[in-house]
This record gives sequence, C-alpha cells and structure tokens, in this order.
Amino acid sequence: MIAIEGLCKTFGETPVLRGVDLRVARGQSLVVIGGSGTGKSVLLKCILGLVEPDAGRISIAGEPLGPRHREALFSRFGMLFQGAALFDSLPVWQNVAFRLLRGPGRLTRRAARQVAVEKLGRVGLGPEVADRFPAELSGGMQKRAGLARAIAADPEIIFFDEPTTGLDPIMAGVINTLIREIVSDMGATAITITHDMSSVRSIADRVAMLHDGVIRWEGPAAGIDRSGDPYVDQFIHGRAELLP
Ligand SMILES: Nc1ncnc2c1ncn2[C@@H]1O[C@H](COP(=O)(O)OP(=O)(O)OP(=O)(O)O)[C@@H](O)[C@H]1O
Repeated sequence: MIAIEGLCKTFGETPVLRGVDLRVARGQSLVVIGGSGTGKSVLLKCILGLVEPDAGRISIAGEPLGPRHREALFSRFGMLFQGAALFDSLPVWQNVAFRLLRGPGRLTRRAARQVAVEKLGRVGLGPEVADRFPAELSGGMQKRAGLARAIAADPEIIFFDEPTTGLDPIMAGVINTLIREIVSDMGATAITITHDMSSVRSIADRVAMLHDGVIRWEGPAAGIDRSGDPYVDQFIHGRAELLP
C-alpha cells in the first residue's frame, strides 16, 4: 500500500534520512519508533509532502507521490497531529468537519455537522461537545476531537504523530485503545510515530525502528521483545547508556 524506497534527506551538513526503506501493507498498522531527533517527524513530513526528500521514492497503492498526485492522494489521508492542533476560533464540530466543508465535494453545513456529531460519538464525545470551543475541552477531549477530525472523511490511510504526548498514562491508554479500535474497524492503513512504548504495544501490527538515518529493525509487534537488536532493547527498556 505504502512503499518508501531509498529515502534521503540532509539539512545543511546533517544527514537525517540516509536511505529509508519501508513498506506498509494495506490495512496494516505500522509504528515507527526511534530516539529524539532520529528523523521520525522528517520521515512523516516527507510522506505528507511537507518536506521534499533529496532522493528516494514514495508510492501509495502503486502511484508515485509526486507534486502532481499529491492533491488526489491527500483526500485519502487522515492525520492526528501532536497536541491535536485544533483551530481555537472554530467550534469543535467545525474542526471535525473542516475538510468536509471545503473543496469540490463539500457537504452542506447540516450534513457536515451530522457527520461531525457521529464521529465525535465514535471517539466517546457526546453531541453537547459539538458547539464548544477547543479551549473549553480537557487535553484528553481535545485529543479525541483531533481523532474525530482525522477520521471525518473516512480516510484509507491515517497518520498519528505522537498520539499520547501530553496525556497522563490512563488517558494515553484510552487514546491508544481507541486508535487501535478505529483503525481495525475502518480497515485503514496506519502509520504512527512515537516514543511511547504503550502506544507501540496497543497500536502496532508491525514496528520499525529508525536509527542513524535508516530502518535498523523492522518486524511484528509481537516479536519486539525478542528482536535481538541492542538498540531496540535499549528503546524498550528506556536505558540511557550509549551503544557503539
Ligand atoms: N526544517 C528543518 N531544518 C533543519 N533541520 C531540521 C529540519 N527539520 C528537522 N531537522 C533536523 O532533523 C533531525 C530530526 O528531526 P525530527 O524532528 O524528525 O526528529 P524526531 O525523531 O521526530 O524527534 P522527536 O521524537 O524529538 O520529535 C533533527 O536534528 C532536526 O534538528
């Protein structure tokens, strides 16, 4: 479904991605892990077209992800941003329905609101939340609203950027479970970047570890504790010692 081959990106003198190869099958949930500053966000931005790679190819269902195709492919994407990134000046339902209210296939306000209320329900928020403003919601509720927005247009592919950042462990668990359920229910293909092992264990079918500009280890989530890779082990156990 998503194929990334030989992806390279250097900023100034600093190579960040040095030949990333990664494939995600349709309906699969891949979680990309890696320490701070290893390039997880840069990888995601390359897929989203926010950063232009220096070399390499990205294709979605066999279509190369170039500037010409980006618009069409974007309509098939959903995205949950770190910190939910809701528009403060819009009520929750308009945030959720943001894409449904715009573009050539836009819905009427009434229909868009109906979809928004339905999606809010899917993430455990009642219809009374629809007319509130993001500032009136707790962090966990904002994250749920962000998730409702990510799924509003029934995307085939969903990206989750650090979905549990800023949440307490209990709310993080709730959001992880919700993400897993939604991805499974929708049959969506998902890519999540995180350094939270609880997200890895809840969300991932497969895990890829980005280290030193390449995918150092990739395998089924169930096998992560037996990866045999010292960097993966270090990540899982949060050890601080330096490895060669
Ligand atoms: N636009 C940019 N210009 C220059 N350097 C950049 C840019 N974007 C990212 N970098 C550099 O690329 C490296 C990787 O950054 P990135 O944000 O992808 O890391 P990350 O793995 O997502 O880290 P974290 O988990 O802390 O968010 C960092 O050294 C960062 O400074």
